[in-house]
Amino acid sequence: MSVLQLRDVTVRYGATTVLDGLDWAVGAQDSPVTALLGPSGCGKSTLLRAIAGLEPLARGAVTWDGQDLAAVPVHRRDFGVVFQDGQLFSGRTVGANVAYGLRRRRWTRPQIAARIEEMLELVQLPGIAARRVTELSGGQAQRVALARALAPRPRLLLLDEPLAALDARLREDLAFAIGDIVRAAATPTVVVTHDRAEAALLADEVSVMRAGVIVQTGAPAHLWRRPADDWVADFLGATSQLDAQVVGGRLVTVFGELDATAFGALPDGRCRLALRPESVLAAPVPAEPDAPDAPAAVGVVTHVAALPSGLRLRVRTDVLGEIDALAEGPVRIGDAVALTLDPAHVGVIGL
Ligand SMILES: Nc1ncnc2c1ncn2[C@@H]1O[C@H](COP(=O)(O)OP(=O)(O)OP(=O)(O)O)[C@@H](O)[C@H]1O
Repeated sequence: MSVLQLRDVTVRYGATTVLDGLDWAVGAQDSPVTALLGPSGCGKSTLLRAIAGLEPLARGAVTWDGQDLAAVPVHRRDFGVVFQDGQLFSGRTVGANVAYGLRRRRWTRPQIAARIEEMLELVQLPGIAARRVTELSGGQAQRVALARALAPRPRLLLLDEPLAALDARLREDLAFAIGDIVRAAATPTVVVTHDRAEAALLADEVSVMRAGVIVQTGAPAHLWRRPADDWVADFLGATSQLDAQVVGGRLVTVFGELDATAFGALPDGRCRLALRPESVLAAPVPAEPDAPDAPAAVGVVTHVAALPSGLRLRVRTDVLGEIDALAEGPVRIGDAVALTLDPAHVGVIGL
C-alpha cells in the first residue's frame, strides 16, 4: 500500500504556529481509513489543506511513496477532497457534478457516462444523475460529493468533517456508509473529525491531534484501552483517573483487583487508570459500611440520570471525590453503593 508521510511539517499563519513540526504516516499499517481526531482549533483542517497542497509549509515535507510533493501542484497530486458541506456546483445536475474531474482529465463521453452510474451505485444513489443538486437532502448531497471526489480514482481521499452539517441519526448511518464506500473503492482515506464516536464508526485507525502535533495513533479499541497520556485519556472520554499498582499481572486499586494481562504487558509498578462512566459499576449496599464484609469502595449517590442505556450516577466517594458510574440495580439519590470496576471499560494511561 502507498504511504503518505509527513516530516516536521510546520505551518504558520502570521506569527501563529498552527502545525508545529508534525510527523505522521498514513497507509503504513494497511489501514484504508484513518481518522484525524482532535478538538476544535488544533489544526486538523490546516493539516488536510497542507496535504492537499492548499497551504504552504514553513518547514518540513509531505511525501507520497517517497516522492516529495513540494513541487507538485494541487491538481497534480491526485488527491480527492470533500469539505464539510460538500460544495457541489449548485447550478448543475448530479451527473455533471460527478463528471467534473473526469472532463478535466479528458475522459471520453461514454467513459464518463459509465463512471457516473458506477459512482452513484457505489454511494447507493443509482439513477439520479439527471437530478438538480438543489433537490438533494444533506445526506444525499454528501454522498454525491463523495462520488465526485472518488470518480477520477484519486490515490488518496481527504474528508474534512464530512458529517458535521447533518443531524445526529443521519450522521451515524452515513459514518458507516462512508467507511463502506471508501473501502469498496479501495482508496486510502483520511477523515477529519472532532467526535471520538464518529472516528470509531468510520475508521480502522485513529490519530489523535493536539495543538498542531499528532500525539497518538492506533486502532480505536487500543486508544480507549491504552491512552498515551492524561490529556488523551480525558479527550477520549475519561471522567476520572485512579492510581493503581501493577503487581505480578494484577492491577491493584482501592476498587479491588483486576487482571492486568488483558492490557498487554505492563511492567510492575505504579500506573494510573482512565475511568469512564461505564468503567465503574455501582450496586446498592445496606447502609452499614463498617460491617466486617463491607466492600472495599463505597460511596453515596448524588445524582441519577435515566439514560436509554441505563441509570447513570454521580457518586461521592472518600477516595476519588465525585465519580461517574453505571447503576447495577435500582438506586436513588442518597443511597449507599458499592463500587467495582468493569475491566472491559478501563484504560491504562501512558505505559
Ligand atoms: N487562514 C487563516 N488565517 C489565520 N488563522 C487561521 C487560518 N485558518 C485557521 N486559522 C487558525 O488556525 C488554528 C487551526 O485551525 P484549523 O481550522 O486547522 O483547526 P481545526 O482543528 O480544523 O478546527 P475545527 O475543528 O474547529 O475546524 C485556529 O486557531 C484557527 O483560528
